[in-house]
Amino acid sequence: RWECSSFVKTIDLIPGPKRKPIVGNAMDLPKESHQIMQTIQGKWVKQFGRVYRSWLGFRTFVHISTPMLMEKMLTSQTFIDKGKSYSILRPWLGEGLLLASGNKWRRSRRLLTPAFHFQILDNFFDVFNKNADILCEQLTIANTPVKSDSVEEVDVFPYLKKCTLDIICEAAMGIKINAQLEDSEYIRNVHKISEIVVERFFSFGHFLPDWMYHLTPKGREHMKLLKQIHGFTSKVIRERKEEIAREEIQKENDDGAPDEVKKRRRAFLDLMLLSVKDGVELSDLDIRNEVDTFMFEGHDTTASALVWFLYCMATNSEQQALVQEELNEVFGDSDRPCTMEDTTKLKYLECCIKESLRLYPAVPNITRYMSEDSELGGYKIPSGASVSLQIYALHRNEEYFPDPDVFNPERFQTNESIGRHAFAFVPFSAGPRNCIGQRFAMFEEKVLASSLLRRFKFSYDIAKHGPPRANAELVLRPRDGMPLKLVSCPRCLNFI
Ligand code: HEM
Repeated sequence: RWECSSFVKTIDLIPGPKRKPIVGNAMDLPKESHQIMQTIQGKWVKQFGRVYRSWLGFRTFVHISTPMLMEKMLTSQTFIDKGKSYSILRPWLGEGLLLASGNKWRRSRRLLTPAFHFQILDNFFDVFNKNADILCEQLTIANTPVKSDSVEEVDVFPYLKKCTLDIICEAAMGIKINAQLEDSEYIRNVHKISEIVVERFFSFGHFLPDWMYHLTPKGREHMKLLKQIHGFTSKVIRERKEEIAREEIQKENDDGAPDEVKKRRRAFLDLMLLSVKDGVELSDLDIRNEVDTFMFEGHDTTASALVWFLYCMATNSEQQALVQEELNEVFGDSDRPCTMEDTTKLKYLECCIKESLRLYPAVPNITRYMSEDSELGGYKIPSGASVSLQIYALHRNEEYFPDPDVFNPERFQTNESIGRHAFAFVPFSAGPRNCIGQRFAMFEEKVLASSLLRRFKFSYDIAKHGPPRANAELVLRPRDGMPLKLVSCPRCLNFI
């Protein structure tokens, strides 16, 4: 009966790999995790076109990768709800901004948008710089030979992840975890739960309802970690609430807040707590969901973007030298921190970051749930389908990016980008449901990237390792880490 339903018949009018009974196209996917994305966003796009469908069991996906179709989906006010595949994040993130739908999402988005205003982001520059310094110190230590053994390479990825976790902890919750310097149970739990969620995503567990999954050994571990992570965030929220209440009393008694309170940088959590005091209705659970969402969205993404940026620099020495020349013009010999004003001058660095995000988008695809019938590329899309917006395939569309696999930052110089379709490059998505942390992320990337390139020259031994394998998990990550050679350069001009 299912085979003959109008839903299946309508979907099967769209080109795509031949569907097998029950499993759909699940068995057509390669076993090697890094080849799955190459199949879905490479081979099948070439074979079936830039609108095609696939089946994972009884679940269908319509994959799109042209700027026009992206624009239609991303600017829609109707199709703002996420696809069903996001539901495995729900036990962790609840109805936080990433997963919320309808009016709940609209309300949260309105409430949280002011937290990403330039003036507020400016306050986070010292967090970025302080952690960038620790990162450079840690890499220097890792790169220092013990006795006479020379250090050949350093896998930079774990260092970047810890650094971005420290930054987001301070920005989202206002607390210092020091993951770069010491072991932290909370950070271990966040890593572990991300791993378990990815494992579930690619396994049969994905199709089980939460209550059933939580009866399996992995599911029980998932529950245990959730309890600890939620317990930690709730405790931080409680403590910040008490602190804000204490500050208020101090303000009333002292007729004005003490200087250190006035100057205090406000974490995203504080801004939410202050709006509750001003009468906005937000329960403790709402606040916890938002904090957990920032923690989830705000670290793996930026670490992934940075690791691919470093890879692009390490394999393109000419462009690396140009970035270092620009850094030298802006900073000279000084080791002063990078300010918001500096970031506006680092135009070539920005082009390189964008070009690395084009080739290796940290979020390689997003999905939307079709709540009503629609049309895409001449095909009817029935309500109930999920549309997969293939950012990776879009960014390698040669119609918009000639020689798409070549790293060429000049594409993002103003004169080169004039006339290019606005939806041909969307690493942060676009439209009403775009990444709320986009500016925060770009500032963070620029501070970390500039600090690293002011101190080191990077290279990658392609003959030894071959091109890195990119796994599309929650983010696009290098499957086997990122072993880079680092040469300290107190004055980067030495290398030009
Ligand atoms: C290079 C870094 C980043 C990239 C590439 C990135 C990319 C994205 C993308 C593509 C989406 C849309 C997801 C979807 O529609 O399914 C998104 C949403 C989101 N991002 Fe980011 N992101 C980055 C960093 C950050 C940071 C640092 C934060 C927080 C401080 C953040 C917070 C969020 C949130 C809360 C959403 C959900 C927005 C909504 O649905 O209204 N992101 N991000």
